Amino acid sequence: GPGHSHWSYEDREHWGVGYPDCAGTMQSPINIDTAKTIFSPQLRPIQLSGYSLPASEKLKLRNNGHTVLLELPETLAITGGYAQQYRAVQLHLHWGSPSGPGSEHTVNGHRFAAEIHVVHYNTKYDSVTEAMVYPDGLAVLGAFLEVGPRENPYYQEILQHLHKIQTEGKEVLVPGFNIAGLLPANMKFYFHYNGSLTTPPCYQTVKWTVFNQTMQLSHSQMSTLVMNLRNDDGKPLQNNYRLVQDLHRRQVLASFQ
Ligand SMILES: NS(=O)(=O)c1c(F)c(F)c(SCCc2ccc(C(=O)O)cc2)c(F)c1NC1CCCCCCC1
Ligand SMILES: [Zn+2]
Repeated sequence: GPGHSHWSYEDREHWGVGYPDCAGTMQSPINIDTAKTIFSPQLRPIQLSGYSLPASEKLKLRNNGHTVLLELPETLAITGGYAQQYRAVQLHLHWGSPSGPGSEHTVNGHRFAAEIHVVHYNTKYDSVTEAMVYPDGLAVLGAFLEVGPRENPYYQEILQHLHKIQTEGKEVLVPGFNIAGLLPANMKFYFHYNGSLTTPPCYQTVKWTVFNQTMQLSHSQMSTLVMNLRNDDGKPLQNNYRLVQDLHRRQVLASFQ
């Protein structure tokens, strides 16, 4: 977009120079210190609607040089757990490398193998471009990915196409599926806090939900995610996570004790 001076994860310590919000006091990701979270029984289970898409619906899957992102139709909506209604924009992933994990948020200093973000915008605004500059503009649902014993059929709907979009800028159409399968079955237990985009321009306009239950992928699926994509320098697209940011005066709420 306009004024997009190029940024990379290598120079993440200098993002604040070109993008002042990146040096703000409500930045993401954060470490979630579970001893300091506030139990908030008023936090209702997250409810989704329209997330189950027929295979006839084709979705764009793109390597944008920073992540792999799946564009989502606005018919997908968050209908519970947030005070206002939010509609889906896209989902994308953050991961590590063969030598280490790459989630963005950490829990008690533990970094998970990877993390999914499903990005939504507040429907009181006309578009994500308008919404993303308002404090209640965006809602991102985050979940941690770990290696487990079984292949995850929902993540396979995305991972099976990565070899077709290895270079930056490539995209492919993938058949629709139940996008909710990418998120935990139990959407009652989560952390909630006010933060930001974890990429420049780092706008402090995201109401974050980070689920307590993690997703499991097979070892070979995690390897497919970590090994397939290249960035715009042609180097492996790996470790595309921002370091955790200071909480400052913020509190992290928990929907469970
Ligand atoms: N964790 S996050 O949500 O902050 C985030 C990242 F960390 C990200 F790294 C990204 S990718 C970098 C921004 C970008 C670049 C190209 C394109 C494209 O070709 O369509 C799209 C986006 C990325 F896309 C997002 N999410 C986007 C943030 C930029 C625009 C605001 C609304 C969509 C969410
Ligand atoms: Zn993200």
